[in-house]
Amino acid sequence: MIKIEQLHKSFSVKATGGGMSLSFKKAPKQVIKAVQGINVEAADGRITGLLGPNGAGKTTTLRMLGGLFKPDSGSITVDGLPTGQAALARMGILSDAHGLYPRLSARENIVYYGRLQGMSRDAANQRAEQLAEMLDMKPLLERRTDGFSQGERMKTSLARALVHDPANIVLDEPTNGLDVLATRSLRETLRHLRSPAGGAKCIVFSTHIMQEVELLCDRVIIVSAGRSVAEGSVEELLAQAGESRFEDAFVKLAFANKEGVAA
Ligand SMILES: Nc1ncnc2c1ncn2[C@@H]1O[C@H](COP(=O)(O)OP(=O)(O)OP(=O)(O)O)[C@@H](O)[C@H]1O
Repeated sequence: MIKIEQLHKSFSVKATGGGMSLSFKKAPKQVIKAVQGINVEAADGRITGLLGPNGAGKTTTLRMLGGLFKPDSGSITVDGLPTGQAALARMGILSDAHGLYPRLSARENIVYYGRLQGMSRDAANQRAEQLAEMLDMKPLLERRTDGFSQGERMKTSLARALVHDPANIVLDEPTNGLDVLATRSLRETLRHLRSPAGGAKCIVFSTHIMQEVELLCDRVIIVSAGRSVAEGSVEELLAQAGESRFEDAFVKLAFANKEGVAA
């Protein structure tokens, strides 16, 4: 179970002030309010989707969940534990930068990560084989990941994230760059992991693809301009917006305060 309450995060970046300047004056700072009040409650045995347009704050939120950034304020707990080593050990995280070691085979990448999580070599190897079966990637196991296609990389990264059988699975835009077959196989995998037979995992993923949400999510949190602005099942969000198409409901709910959003 993952709980995020009133999360805030700003970045201070150098602004150019417009135009080219060769002066040595200190560049002015600009504050980017990336996350300004995001709440997420993701239950076990459920798939929860963070759906939002580009720049809404989804990745920043998931990075704070993964311990990469410290929030300015707000709280994050994973199975009741605050962010830290114990919480991290209860999560499998697939981030946008997959970061595989190119000189290692898929198996070595997976086993190495399992070892980092405290698994014995034998247990990690056994688990790598089990995951290769589940993710339909057995022929890839002994190949170096150098030269892997996007889909092959994603499968290896997902296996690596799942090696220690975490109760919570966090995926940032997992279908990015995947073809239709790889996307379908990922969906099937996530449905299995959500089911009692797959361990009733708590799954959180971010996306801007409406179809993914409609096909997979039990609960959707619409994120816009750094805030969670609406939440519920797809049916509940349709009813809330008074629309019959999910895309129309999303636009209405995500951009409620913006003028000039064309149909
Ligand atoms: N390290 C950073 N430094 C400065 N600004 C950042 C940083 N990371 C994110 N931002 C800014 O924070 C805002 C939210 O970015 P974020 O990547 O979280 O959005 P997102 O919802 O994941 O978008 P997308 O769907 O485009 O990936 C954006 O305006 C982005 O430019």
